[in-house]
Amino acid sequence: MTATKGLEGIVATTSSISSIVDGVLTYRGYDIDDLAEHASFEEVAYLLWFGKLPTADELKSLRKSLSDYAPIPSELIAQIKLYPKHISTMAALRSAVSALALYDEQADEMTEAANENKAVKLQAQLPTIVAAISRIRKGQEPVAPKEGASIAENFLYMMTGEEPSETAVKALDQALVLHADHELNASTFAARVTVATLSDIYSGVTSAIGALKGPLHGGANEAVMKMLDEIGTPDRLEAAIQEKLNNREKIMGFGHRVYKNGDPRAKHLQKMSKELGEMNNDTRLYEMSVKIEEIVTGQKGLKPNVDFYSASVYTQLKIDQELFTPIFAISRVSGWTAHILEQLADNRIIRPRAEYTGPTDQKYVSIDLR
Ligand SMILES: CC(=O)SCCNC(=O)CCNC(=O)[C@H](O)C(C)(C)COP(=O)(O)OP(=O)(O)OC[C@H]1O[C@@H](n2cnc3c(N)ncnc32)[C@H](O)[C@@H]1OP(=O)(O)O
Ligand SMILES: O=C([O-])CC(=O)C(=O)O
Repeated sequence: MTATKGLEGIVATTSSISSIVDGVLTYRGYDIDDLAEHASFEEVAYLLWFGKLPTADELKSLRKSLSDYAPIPSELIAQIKLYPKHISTMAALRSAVSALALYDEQADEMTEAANENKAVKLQAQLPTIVAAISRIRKGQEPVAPKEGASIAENFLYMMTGEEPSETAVKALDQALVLHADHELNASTFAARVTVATLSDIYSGVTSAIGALKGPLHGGANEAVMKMLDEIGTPDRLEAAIQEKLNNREKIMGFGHRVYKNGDPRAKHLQKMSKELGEMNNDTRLYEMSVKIEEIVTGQKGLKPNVDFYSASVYTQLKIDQELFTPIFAISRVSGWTAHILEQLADNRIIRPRAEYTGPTDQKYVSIDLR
């Protein structure tokens, strides 16, 4: 038995949800470029769960279910108010999603229909939870979801209590489409491992949120913004990045386990970042990001991943840094739950082996002789 560090290159399951072949990402066979251009996030969620694009009636019915399920239990809001203020929003989200299961009588029901229903519920309720966490941390009351609004519109509305602009809704919707699924990434793998024990879907999503939180995965988008803030002004950029590279520090938002020649989602986020900057008459963040890309790609050959330009996109949409990774979760929960449904449809417990590297032939020594 020989272990492969980080399971690089190991094919651990079959899946018909998304694929990455020669740098091209597809959801259920549809190129991400095509979906980013034309599909709404709700259509994409339907596609991931049910394997086909919805008809107009199917989409209408999904939108209604998402809207009906969007309110969260008042007991959960009361709990969130008790969370300490110093914890990260991802820690709060992880706890809140785990607690959400306590208020769902269907939580442990393992039929396919019950799990599909819970997938829709989780998708509907994650945005409400994230917006509530954000407002409560600022000492504000949560805003109830707006009936009939899309996930993107509703999230922006619940975050501020104000009607978002059409531009902001469109940009966030496209970002959600781009983040929805990504084959066997770390958080999706965590979700599949959890439910493969026949544990429930809430446990699977809670595991996934825990995995997404780390800065090597979804947490990188927040780390990118921290780096841009630390650098502050374009005149300091070159020296600051060079220093990081000289110190062999990782530049957040660059590199990827699977893409070695560039992430196909980054160009969409880069374009969005540029357009939002031009619209706001302030392209500073976009220009700084482009300059960082020039330096890092030039010197290390590393390309930006999905997290890099999303940082400047979200900031230009006036979204707080601490919500960047939770927004990733709002999108990726569609993929996580699609993978959970796929795992459960043909389940086998996931239990690989470890190559033992510790001492052998040890003899027990009584405590007084150690
Ligand atoms: C949604 C997502 O999860 S996308 C990824 C988000 N994460 C980040 O942006 C964090 C920064 N990036 C990274 O840490 C890595 O590139 C990962 C975690 C994405 C991929 O990790 P791995 O596949 O294990 O790549 P690995 O760490 O082996 O990198 C190969 C080499 O490139 C270097 N490298 C990789 N990423 C970076 C980076 N962002 N900055 C500087 N150097 C890097 C490594 O140090 C390593 O160099 P070495 O061979 O001299 O030791
Ligand atoms: O696939 C990965 O390793 C990371 C990820 O989730 C993504 O890029 O969207």
